[in-house]
Amino acid sequence: MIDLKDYGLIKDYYIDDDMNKDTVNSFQDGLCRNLENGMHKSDVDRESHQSILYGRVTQVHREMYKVITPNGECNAKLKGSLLNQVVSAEEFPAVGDFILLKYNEQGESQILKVCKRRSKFSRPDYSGHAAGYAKTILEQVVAANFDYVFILASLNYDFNINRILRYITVAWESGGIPVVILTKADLVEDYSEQLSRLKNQAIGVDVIAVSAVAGMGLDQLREYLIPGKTIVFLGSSGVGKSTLVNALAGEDIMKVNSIREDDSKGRHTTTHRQLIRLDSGVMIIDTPGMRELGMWDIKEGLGEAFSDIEDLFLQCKFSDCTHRSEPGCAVLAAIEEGTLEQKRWKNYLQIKNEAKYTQDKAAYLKDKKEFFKKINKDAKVRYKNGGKR
Ligand SMILES: Nc1nc2c(ncn2[C@@H]2O[C@H](COP(=O)(O)OP(=O)(O)OP(=O)(O)O)[C@@H](O)[C@H]2O)c(=O)[nH]1
Ligand SMILES: [Zn+2]
Repeated sequence: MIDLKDYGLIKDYYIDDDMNKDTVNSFQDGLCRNLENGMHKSDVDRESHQSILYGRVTQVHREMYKVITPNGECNAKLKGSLLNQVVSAEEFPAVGDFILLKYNEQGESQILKVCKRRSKFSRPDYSGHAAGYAKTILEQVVAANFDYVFILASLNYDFNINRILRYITVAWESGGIPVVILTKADLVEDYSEQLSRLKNQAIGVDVIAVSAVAGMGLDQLREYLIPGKTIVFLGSSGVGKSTLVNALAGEDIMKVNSIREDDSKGRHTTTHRQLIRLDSGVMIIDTPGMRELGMWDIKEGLGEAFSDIEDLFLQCKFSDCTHRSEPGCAVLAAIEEGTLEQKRWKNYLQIKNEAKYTQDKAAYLKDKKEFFKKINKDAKVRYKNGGKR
């Protein structure tokens, strides 16, 4: 049996301001009793095969949520009447959300209620935005109810204090506690200056240098690795998020993307948002949405960091040069001459690719919104017909 407490569902989480307190208390009592006695599948009401449980969202898919409950993990959908009430994307369940669920042993469970969030990362979703409809800019929550925000930045490449400070601001606003983790310490001989410069500016925030590969500094993270606590990982692609998660887990639970040699295709990172529970009881949220929060910084700084490359583009013979094989391409010429390092060019392409992924994501979200609009309509029809279609 999975103890719900392991998933951070301690009593405090159950109280939700706009829920009837008596209902909450009776749910709570029932649930706590069940937890104490050890709730098993056999406790589920035999006739309806359904019971009301609390759960936590571990994955968000296009139309389905993965939820952890005292009865184990299950698939769930939003209850029709809840869909009816949902007025903004913000109210859709997000990874890390605590929810009230009608558990169905034999099939799909239904999400009845999303509990109030203690902390959250969201970003504006402009997918429904059109001129004159400013109100349609939706807030999309990408992670909820986390305790710590691990901000990862690598020591060996593109160390940028201002970017880290911006991350810290975003983290404080989210309701989580930021911790800055400088990665790949094994690749830098002396990082004491970077460390002290950052510490002077990141006031009140722990700054820790680590190497997940060499196992350096990981013990300094121990005070944050508390069973029942949830940590969100933030940082640009390639800084070593997955590698650190694996090191903390003591096993390879995340795919590590080695820098791709072939630049022609985008990398396929998972599109599933997820919450993982380590054996230690620490929970980690790693979602593509979170990566995008990092993205948005990369995009901003891309021209700045690679201005030499973007200057070259202006010198290409064709204005629509793809810099692959065209005659008169200034990029290819610079690589040939050795004034532009091949590695640096690949790096640029890789980061550019991720920026593209963000744009694709907007299309994906638009689809999703239309999808919900459709079921919303269906739900309304059903409501009018007394539950029938
Ligand atoms: N030398 C060294 N290399 C590291 C360290 N941590 C990660 N790397 C390497 O950096 C590369 C990227 O690591 P990942 O863990 O995939 O980075 P990520 O932040 O998860 O990247 P995305 O999945 O793209 O967001 C891999 O080649 C890792 O082996 C470290 O501490 N030292
Ligand atoms: Zn070119």
